Amino acid sequence: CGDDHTHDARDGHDHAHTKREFPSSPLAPPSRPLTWGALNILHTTDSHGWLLGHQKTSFPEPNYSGDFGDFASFVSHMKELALKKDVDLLLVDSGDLHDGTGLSDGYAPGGVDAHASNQFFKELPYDVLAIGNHELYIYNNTLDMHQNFAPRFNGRYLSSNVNITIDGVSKPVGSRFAKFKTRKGRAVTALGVLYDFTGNDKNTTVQPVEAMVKEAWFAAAIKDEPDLFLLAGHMPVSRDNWPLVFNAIRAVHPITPIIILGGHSHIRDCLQLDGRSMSLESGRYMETVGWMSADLAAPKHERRHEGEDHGSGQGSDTKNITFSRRYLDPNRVTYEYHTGRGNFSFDTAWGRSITKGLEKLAKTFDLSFEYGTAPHDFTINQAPYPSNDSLLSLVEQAMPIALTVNNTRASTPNIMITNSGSLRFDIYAGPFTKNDQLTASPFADSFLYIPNVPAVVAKAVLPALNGAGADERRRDESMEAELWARGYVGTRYREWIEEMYRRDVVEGGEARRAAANLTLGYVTSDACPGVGDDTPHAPLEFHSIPDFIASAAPAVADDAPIDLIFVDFIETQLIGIVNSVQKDKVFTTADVSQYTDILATELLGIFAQQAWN
Ligand SMILES: O=c1ccn([C@@H]2O[C@H](COP(=O)(O)O)[C@@H](O)[C@H]2O)c(=O)[nH]1
Repeated sequence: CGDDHTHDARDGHDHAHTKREFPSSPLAPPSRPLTWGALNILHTTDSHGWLLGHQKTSFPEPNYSGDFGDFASFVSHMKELALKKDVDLLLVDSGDLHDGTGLSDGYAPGGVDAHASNQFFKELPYDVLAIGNHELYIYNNTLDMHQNFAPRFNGRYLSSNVNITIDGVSKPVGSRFAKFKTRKGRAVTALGVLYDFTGNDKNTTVQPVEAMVKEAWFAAAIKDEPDLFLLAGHMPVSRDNWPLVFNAIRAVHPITPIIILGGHSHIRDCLQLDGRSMSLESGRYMETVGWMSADLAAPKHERRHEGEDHGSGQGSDTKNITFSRRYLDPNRVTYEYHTGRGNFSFDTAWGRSITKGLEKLAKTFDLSFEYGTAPHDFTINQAPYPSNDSLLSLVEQAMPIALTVNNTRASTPNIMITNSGSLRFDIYAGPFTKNDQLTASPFADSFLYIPNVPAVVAKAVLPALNGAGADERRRDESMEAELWARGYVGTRYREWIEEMYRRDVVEGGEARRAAANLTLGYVTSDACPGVGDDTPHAPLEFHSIPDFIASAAPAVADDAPIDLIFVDFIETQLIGIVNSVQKDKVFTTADVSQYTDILATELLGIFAQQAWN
C-alpha cells in the first residue's frame, strides 16, 4: 500500500480502499508543519451541520472532504502529540450548529433541527463552546441546546449574554462563564459572547455586548487574574464588539494573555488587539479548522513557586507573546500530514464510529433521495448574475413554478421576492438530492403575500430593496444595521472572497496559478504576521450579487392588482419598502397572508422534479 500497514480498514476488510481512505481527487498537502507553542488551540466555527464533509468532486470541495469522524481522529492524534510535547491543546467552537445541511435540517416532521447531528458534536472533547445566532431563530432549538446539549459540556457551553425563558424564568442557555485549569495547570477564565443579534425568537434574549460588560457578574468573573482569558464567541474578530470585552478586561488586567476565538462572518481572519493577545476566526461549514499557538509563560502558580512572580501574576513576563495561527483545509491529507499518520494508521475506532453514525443518520433522513439531475453547476458568486449559471437566476425561475403548485392563487399575476442570503451553497452538476436541496436553501421559511398591490408599486419594491431604485434611493445605514443585527452576514463573506479574487487578478494570478499548479480554494490575507493558509490555493472567480432577487414581473398594466409574494424572513424590510415606494396606503402585517404551505427548504426540490427529470 505504500503506507504503514497497520491495516484497520473502515469496513473491516484489509485493502478495501474505500472512497474515504483516499479522497476522490488528489489533494495538495499542507505547505509546512504547524508551529506548536506552550498552549495550542484547534478551533471550529459556523459548522452549520456540515459534519459529513463536502462530498462534491469539483474544486474547491475536495479541500473540505474530511468528515467529523476524520476530525475526531485528528483531534485524538493531536492530543497525543500535545502529551508527547508536554504542552496544552484546547478544542474550542464558536457556534452556529444549526441550519446548513440535511444532517441538521433533514429531520422528520416533529423533530428538532440539529438535535440528531448535535449528538456527534457532543462526542468531541470540546473545552469551550459558544452559542451562535442560529441556535436562536427557533425557540425549540434553543430549548434543545439548553436541555440536551449544554449539560454534556459540564458548564463549558457558554452563553454569556444569551438567555432562554422557561416557565416564566429567564436563565442562561448554557453558562455565563467558565473557569478551569488546563492539563498543564493554566488557569483559564472563558466567556462565550454573541454579537448584538436581534433576530432571536420570543422567549430568548440577547443582551447587547456593551451592556453585558457592565454586569456585576462580569466584573466578578474577570476580577481574579487567570493565566489566560479565553474569549470564545459568535462575533466576527474584525469590525464588531470584541474591543468592548477586551478593553473591559484590559482595564483590570493590563498584561494577562487574552485569546479571542470568533465567528459569524464565515471568513478566515486574524488580528492582534495588542502584543499579548490574538484573535482568530475560522471560516464556515467545516471548510476551515483554525489553529493557534501561544508561547505562554508557565502557569502563575508554578512561577510563584519558583519565586518569579512579583505580584502582577505575570511575573516579569510582560513582553509580547509569540503567537502563530493557521487555517487548515479539513481533509484527510491535511490531518495525516500534521499528525504524521498515513491512510491506514490515521483512523481511530472512535473516529470511524462517528463517520458510520453520520452515514447512518444520512440514510435515516433519506438524504440521497434524488429530485432530478442538475444539468450544470449553479453558483452564488462564481457566475455573473443574472445568467444561466447563477443560482440566484435559477431561484428566480424556480419560485413561480414551485410556489404555485396546488395553489388557488396561481392564476393571479405576481412578483415573488426572496433574499439572496437565504441561498447558502452552490448546486453542482449531477444528481440533485435532498441533501443538496438543504445545503442550497436550509431555512424552513414560509412564503407570504400582500394581494392587490398595483403592479407599478410591486415592480418598484425589488430595486428599492436593493438600494438602487429609479430615484437612486440608497439603502440607508439603519437598514444595513438592522439586516446585520438580524444575522445578515453575506455581505462580509462576499467582500472577503471578492478581495481575494481582485488581489489575485492584480498580482497576475492566472499565470502564477498555472506555474504553481494551484487548486482552487481560499487565499487569505489577514492582519497577523506571515501566511495564514495551511495549503496554498488560487481563488475562485467572483461576481457580485444583489441582496434581494425576484421572479420576472408580469406584463400587465401599471394599475393592475397583483400578488406581492415574499419570504417571511424579509417581512419587516419589505413592508417598510412598500410603504416607502407609495403613499396611497400604509401597509401593515395585517395585509399579509400565507401564500403557500411550501417552504423555502422545499422549493428547489419541487422545481427539480418538474424541470430536471
Ligand atoms: O430564516 C432565515 C435565517 C437566516 N437567513 C440568512 O442567514 C444569514 C445569517 O446566517 P449566519 O450563518 O449567521 O451568517 C442571514 O444573512 C440571512 O441571509 C435567512 O435567509 N433566513
